[in-house]
Amino acid sequence: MASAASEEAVKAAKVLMVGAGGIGCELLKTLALTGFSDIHLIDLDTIEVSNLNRQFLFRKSHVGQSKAHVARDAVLKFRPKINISSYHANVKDAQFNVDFFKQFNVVLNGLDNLDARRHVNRLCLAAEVPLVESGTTGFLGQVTVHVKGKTECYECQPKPVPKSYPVCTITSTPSKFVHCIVWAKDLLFAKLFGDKNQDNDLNVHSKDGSSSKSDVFERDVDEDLDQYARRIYDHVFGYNIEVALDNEETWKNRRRPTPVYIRDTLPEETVQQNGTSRECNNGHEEPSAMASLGFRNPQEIWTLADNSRVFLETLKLFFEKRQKEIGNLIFDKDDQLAVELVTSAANIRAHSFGIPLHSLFEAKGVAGNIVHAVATTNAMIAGLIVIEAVKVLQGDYKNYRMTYCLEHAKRKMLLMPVEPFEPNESCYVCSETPLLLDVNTKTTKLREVIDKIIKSKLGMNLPLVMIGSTLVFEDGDGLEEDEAANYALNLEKVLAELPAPVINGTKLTVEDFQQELSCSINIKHREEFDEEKEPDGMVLSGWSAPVEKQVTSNGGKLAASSSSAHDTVGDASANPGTKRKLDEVLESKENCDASSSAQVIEDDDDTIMLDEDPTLLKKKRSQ
Ligand SMILES: Nc1ncnc2c1ncn2[C@@H]1O[C@H](COP(=O)(O)OP(=O)(O)OP(=O)(O)O)[C@@H](O)[C@H]1O
Ligand SMILES: [Zn+2]
Repeated sequence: MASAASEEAVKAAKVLMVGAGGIGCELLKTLALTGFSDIHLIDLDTIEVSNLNRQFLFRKSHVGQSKAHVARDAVLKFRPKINISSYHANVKDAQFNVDFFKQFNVVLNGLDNLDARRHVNRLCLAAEVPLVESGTTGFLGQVTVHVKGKTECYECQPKPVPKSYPVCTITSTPSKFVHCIVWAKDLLFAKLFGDKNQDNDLNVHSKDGSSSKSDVFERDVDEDLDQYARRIYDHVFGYNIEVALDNEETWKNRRRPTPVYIRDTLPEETVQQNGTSRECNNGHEEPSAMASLGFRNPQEIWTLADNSRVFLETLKLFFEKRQKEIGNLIFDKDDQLAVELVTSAANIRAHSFGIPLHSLFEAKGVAGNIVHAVATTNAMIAGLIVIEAVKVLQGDYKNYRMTYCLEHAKRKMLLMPVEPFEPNESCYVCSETPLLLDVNTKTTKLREVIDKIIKSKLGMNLPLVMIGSTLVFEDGDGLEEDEAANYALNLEKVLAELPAPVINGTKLTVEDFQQELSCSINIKHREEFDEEKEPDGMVLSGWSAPVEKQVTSNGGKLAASSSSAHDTVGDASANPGTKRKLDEVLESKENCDASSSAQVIEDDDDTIMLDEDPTLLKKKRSQ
């Protein structure tokens, strides 16, 4: 039973909820039923059919409408007297500034990406509003409490490195289905339909005798589509495997792969057989090889021949129906034709390497790094958010808990509460620790520092850069024309040639006004960087950075993307006395002679894992 004091606190509270998805729907309902009567809700998205199985405030008729508005209306139906203000907007928009945040007693996150979580964390710190943060992945989940000065902030803990695969495993020696998926998605798909100028580690050898072309993926103007599809098939699944087999050393202790040629997999078939049935894709629906070939069940595992049919058909459909997009496509798990191509290509490759084949449903899960959401986990997490929110509203900081929802049959434990940690003194977000940047000041342009370090690593949106009292860069609208032109010039200058030269020992001040975040970066000039280990040609230290998502599409040079990085937290070393780590962090180095590694995007993996007996966890009581 709630005490009178907590009822009072709930009634008087003004709360901000960010995210109206799986957790958000549950949370809004639970808040309303708990007695909260002034709730503001932000979500940028619209409702999709795939949300309906668990985001129970939404119905089929709402598909395409704003999540925030529909969620509000649905809850007002059973709690008409409360006040819910909904915003169909990005929480990073300028309207949601520090003053906006200051009006709330607590902020509750039901987000699905690191970028937005970091942004909200900063605004909460600046506005001095407590944050209750959450995440779920399937049966796992957690709720954490972040109160400025009392507990760690969301960014105090480093994030774990996502699962990574050595490039050579992907390009030459796959041993698991996921390796074939990464190859099909990040290398083959990217090569066929992505940006042609991108670096790509796809190990294709161009001179197979049947073509004198320098880029085998180029389609001749007069090349028949079916011929082209078959040529690509033979090249990547046949000829290239033959070439790989020539390297005897590689196969000494490994099973040798089998080259696969279309003449063997589909000996009798001609172009027309695929062509005739394709007519059922009558232009009204999204092109789909499954539809045109009459395959209905995505959970069925196709034979090698069927995978080959799907592969040829998807290639043809891309060229016939989606020609305009070729050159700009990025794999998307919701793009049916892309998933069909990746599934079939991964399966044909898997066959070559003696790896079991998988259904499109399973392949899509692997390719999209999908862990199917569990409505019950979301509901439990939402309940825990409200419990912590009530404690926060009462200032009951001694009882704040970080609660982890674990599937741990042996310990017969589902929820594991842990006392919050103190703020990390070296966190650049909630403390004032300066950072250190190793960089070659004579060759690195200001643009690179801003893109790779300030925006990507430090997560600033609209940064300003000062060297001493000289402003060398500012972002955002409202700049005078000459200022903007001046900053644009500075961006292209190397650090040592800026109006206030950046050399060894210089201190940079970087600020983001929207996030009210400011930090100093001490510069250390360094000439040599390890291309593999330090691909940015710069090293930021002095704080343990959250993980970058890295994809294979840029090959050995690994591209970083900060847009929606991993959301897990963990690293035993970062916080003595505790062990927080994500299950299966890094794939072991596998027997590989190449030193570069490729990484797989792990989207929406929003949980933190504890791996110690909770009774052994050393308490670090926050002040
Ligand atoms: N920057 C942002 N501003 C506002 N809302 C955001 C932002 N980033 C993410 N969200 C919202 O957070 C919610 C997260 O919910 P959830 O994890 O259930 O995602 P989903 O997109 O609904 O589901 P799924 O990804 O599983 O299809 C989404 O509704 C999403 O629109
Ligand atoms: Zn911090």
